[in-house]
Amino acid sequence: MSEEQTGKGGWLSRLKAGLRKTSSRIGDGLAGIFTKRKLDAETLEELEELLIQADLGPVTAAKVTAAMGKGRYGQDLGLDEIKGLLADEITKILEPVAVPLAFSRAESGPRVVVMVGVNGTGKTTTLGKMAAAAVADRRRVLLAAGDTFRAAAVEQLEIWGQRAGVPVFKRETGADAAGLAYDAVERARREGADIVFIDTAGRLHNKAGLMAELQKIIRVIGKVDASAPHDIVLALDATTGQNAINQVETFKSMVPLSGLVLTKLDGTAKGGVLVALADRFGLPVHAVGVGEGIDDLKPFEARAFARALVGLEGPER
Ligand SMILES: Nc1nc2c(ncn2[C@@H]2O[C@H](COP(=O)(O)OP(=O)(O)OP(=O)(O)O)[C@@H](O)[C@H]2O)c(=O)[nH]1
Repeated sequence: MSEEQTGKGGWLSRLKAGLRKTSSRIGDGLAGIFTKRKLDAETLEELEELLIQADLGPVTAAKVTAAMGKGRYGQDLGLDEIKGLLADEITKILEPVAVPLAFSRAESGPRVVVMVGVNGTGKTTTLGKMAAAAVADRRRVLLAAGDTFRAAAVEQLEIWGQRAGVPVFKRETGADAAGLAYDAVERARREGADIVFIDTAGRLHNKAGLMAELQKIIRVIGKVDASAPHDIVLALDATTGQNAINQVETFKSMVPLSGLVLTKLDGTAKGGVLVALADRFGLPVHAVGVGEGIDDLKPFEARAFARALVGLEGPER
């Protein structure tokens, strides 16, 4: 991998730093379980407990442990070999959901991406980063300030629009979010944009109100383009751990989610929850946030993530 990725400030080193709390817990735990002990029912039970504590959740921990024990009972395996097997089993769960977000035009016109998520999870920041990535991919991009509830959110998206060199479609605070979404998609079609990213409010304390607003946004967008929105992406803060599962359940109950972005993996991330999310929901993980900068959004790489999670160096086997 390049210096940019593996160097001190590189995103992979920031990802590993963010996962260090989890990877050292797993690494130390594995050493405690498997030093001078074979792979057997007892050590596998202790491994399952360790994985639950690392935010994988009971169902996924049991699945990974069972797979590791298959055909290896009684074997004397070195610590790095155990870590490698664990990383392989986690990679198998993560690989199917490692799906980058497409920036290309849809058949019907501009790709319409609606970003949802609780306030503070990094929705607006992630939209700014995605807009910059789409520009770098030589796409014509429009951002829409759909969080009309908070003036600060509109201003923040405008700042990100300037950073990414992308126009921001906005209305006065309090304007109808669905009307804004309709007008934004109309403008994207008129101007021949390839993709339009629509930010939304994240006030979960008023779940009924938020649900009604999000469902109206989706319905109204469908009036402009029956196949839109093409993506409904949930931003999840990786430091919230198991709570991310509840957030996926909540937003899935409100709207047809099509993918996830996990933010703040450079923070004290509880990265094990990503394995639980992949195993439980199978929703594509489009990207991971590894910092506050405009380039700090990276495609999700299953093996690199799995090896960082268990404390193995580099993405190679
Ligand atoms: N370290 C780090 N900080 C992040 C990341 N993504 C977002 N942030 C920070 O998290 C905070 C919240 O980000 P926002 O984009 O405002 O979150 P939001 O979901 O839009 O919140 P509202 O605007 O209140 O809806 C900001 O300080 C961001 O800089 C990340 O990947 N890593």
